[in-house]
Amino acid sequence: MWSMKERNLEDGKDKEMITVKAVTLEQHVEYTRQCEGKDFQITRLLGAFRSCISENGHILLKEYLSGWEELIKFMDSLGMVFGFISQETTTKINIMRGHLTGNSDEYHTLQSMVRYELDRGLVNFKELPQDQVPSGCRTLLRLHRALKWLQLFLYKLSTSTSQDNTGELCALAYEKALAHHHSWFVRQAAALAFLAMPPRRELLQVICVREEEEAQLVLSTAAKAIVRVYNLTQDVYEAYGMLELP
Ligand SMILES: CCCCCCCC/C=C\CCCCCCCC(=O)N[C@@H](COP(=O)(O)O)[C@H](O)/C=C/CCCCCCCCCCCCC
Repeated sequence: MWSMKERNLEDGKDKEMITVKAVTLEQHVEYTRQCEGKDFQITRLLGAFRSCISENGHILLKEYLSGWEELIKFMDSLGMVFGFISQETTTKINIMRGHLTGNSDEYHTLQSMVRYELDRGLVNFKELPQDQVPSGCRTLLRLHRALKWLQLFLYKLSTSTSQDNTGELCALAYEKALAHHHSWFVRQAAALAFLAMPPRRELLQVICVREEEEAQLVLSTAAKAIVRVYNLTQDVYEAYGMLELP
């Protein structure tokens, strides 16, 4: 039944595919209600990253940050070894929340934030000022780069088998998307965290899926939602020459 739906996608019947998938995702959502005591829900993550794109293709910052907050819950559920990554993510989210507080119009979307910060010269292109709060543009760029890692990891996980080592999948995605942005020290710490990644079966329990087909659907749907957000964000950073903000 599942592969028939995938074939519909290949035939180009996009609309039909979306309707069918909406129903099957609903079944997943229904099932997740039985996963008591779990803070993290991949459907909430999906909801946040889907709803953070406005009708005109702008990125809504509040919703975008909610998606990240859901990811923090996921990391926290994996234990202390991921604490430094969760902490770093929280720090970035708090900087963004700080900007949003009291400036909700200016920081309503990524696009309005970029215009606001550039117009006022708040974005530093040469160096990171030690004595002032990092700009929203710089801070969101760090999250944006990590989103690329997540997108690759989810995709790899959706196409992997129970024999695959999740730590290795993590490391491969990290090398491709993120490692070159990090210092030697951070890369060593990340490598240690990857060794502690739970096996695929345990990860699937955390995201509350029962069987392989459901896992593939949920993970690939999440990866696709994240790709859309990533691409729209990337376009904005590229257009303003801000992909390498220090
Ligand atoms: C079953 C599927 C669900 C998967 C859910 C995965 C949840 C984790 C999602 C994303 C985690 C990555 C967040 C990392 C934010 C990193 C921001 C950053 O790059 N900061 C560095 C640069 O900042 P500045 O110094 O320039 O201000 C900072 O140097 C880095 C600090 C340490 C973070 C190291 C990150 C390593 C990330 C590798 C992936 C994490 C795997 C977690 C798996 C649960």
